[in-house]
Amino acid sequence: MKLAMIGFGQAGGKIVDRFLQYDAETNSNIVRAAVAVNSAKADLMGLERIPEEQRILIGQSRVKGHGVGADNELGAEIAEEDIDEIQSAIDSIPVHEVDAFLVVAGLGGGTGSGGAPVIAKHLKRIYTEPVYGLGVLPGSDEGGIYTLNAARSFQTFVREVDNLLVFDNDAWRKTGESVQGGYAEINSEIVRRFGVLFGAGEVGEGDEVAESVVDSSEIINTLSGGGVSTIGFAEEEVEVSSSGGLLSRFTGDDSTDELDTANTTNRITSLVRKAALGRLTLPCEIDGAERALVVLAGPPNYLNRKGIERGRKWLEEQTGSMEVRGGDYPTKATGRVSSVVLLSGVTNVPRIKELQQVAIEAQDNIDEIQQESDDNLEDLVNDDSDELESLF
Ligand SMILES: Nc1nc2c(ncn2[C@@H]2O[C@H](COP(=O)(O)OP(=O)(O)OP(=O)(O)O)[C@@H](O)[C@H]2O)c(=O)[nH]1
Repeated sequence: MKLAMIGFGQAGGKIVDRFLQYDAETNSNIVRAAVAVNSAKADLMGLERIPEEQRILIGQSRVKGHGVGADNELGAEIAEEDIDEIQSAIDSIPVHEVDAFLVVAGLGGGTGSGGAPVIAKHLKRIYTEPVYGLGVLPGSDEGGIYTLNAARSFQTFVREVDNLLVFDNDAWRKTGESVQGGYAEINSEIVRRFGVLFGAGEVGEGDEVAESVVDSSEIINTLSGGGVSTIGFAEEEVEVSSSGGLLSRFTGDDSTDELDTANTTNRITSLVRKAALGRLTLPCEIDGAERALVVLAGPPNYLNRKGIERGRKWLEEQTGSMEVRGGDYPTKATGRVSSVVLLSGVTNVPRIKELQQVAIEAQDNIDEIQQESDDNLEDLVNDDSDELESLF
């Protein structure tokens, strides 16, 4: 599936940058175009792979390249004001070649949290391609303003996109480690999961054709209908054989590298269970998910239709959904079989309920939180800016 990615704010930019690295390393060809939008110059400068002409600095007249200091109302305002500049970067994207847009942002800060819903709304008005969001929730140790921002932005973002895929930083931090300490690892986890999902169906020249291909329309159908999505993942190392491709699955060839079908089937069904019952990008009860998609990626001789079908059926029972799709994604030389489970339209999500509660309570001490945000902004604008100006 080919995506046009727009990274809004620091987290958004870094994650899109990381997707480009994944594409280069795995030859996945997921990112057809990448744009980074930010109100902080330093964040744009820190990116490595997004082309410089596709890095858009907004709100210069208001915050002078220093970011909005976690003020997400200001983030939304400057996104509206500078929408034409963002659009001119998007104009250079060959939209007819993309299957969807993906707007990526951390929802706890100011720029991405405020701006991502604005750009999503704008894209939906102009283009017919689906617009998805990838929203990152803050760690619970980040402070009240981050939680409040996330609660508010989440509500708007989910309304403006065709589906909001969520990653909760709080659920992914290791014990005793602050969220900030683990961003590189967290971002790799995000990209690995979404990479396998969106990479499915992008069969390149010379690749083997999957037995039951997942194509972009199946991902789109699973995401259609809106709401919130979460992703489960599990993988297992396997031995890579030089032959033993798709053909051997059909011929029943008994050669030494032909794998035991029962083992292959069992491995797949157990990987599907592990993915769905293990740590999700947004932890939730899988019971009640409206739609789901199972993707099995790995060397072709380790994939089989029976295993995927069993995994799919099992997921149908667990979720109670009648709309569970499944398929394979052959990746030749990886030495791993990976299972990705996309659960779409999930409703029983403790973290979201908690955020909504925080938003309600925050109305009571809004002045205090507002002061925290104002102090942040003041500190940033008062920073010595010479060094930044000269670097950019
Ligand atoms: N997963 C992940 N989360 C991040 C990363 N960087 C920041 N975050 C989270 O994203 C949230 C928002 O932070 P930023 O993206 O830095 O904020 P911003 O949108 O640039 O907005 P301002 O800095 O306020 O102008 C915070 O809650 C962080 O926890 C990252 O690289 N990976």
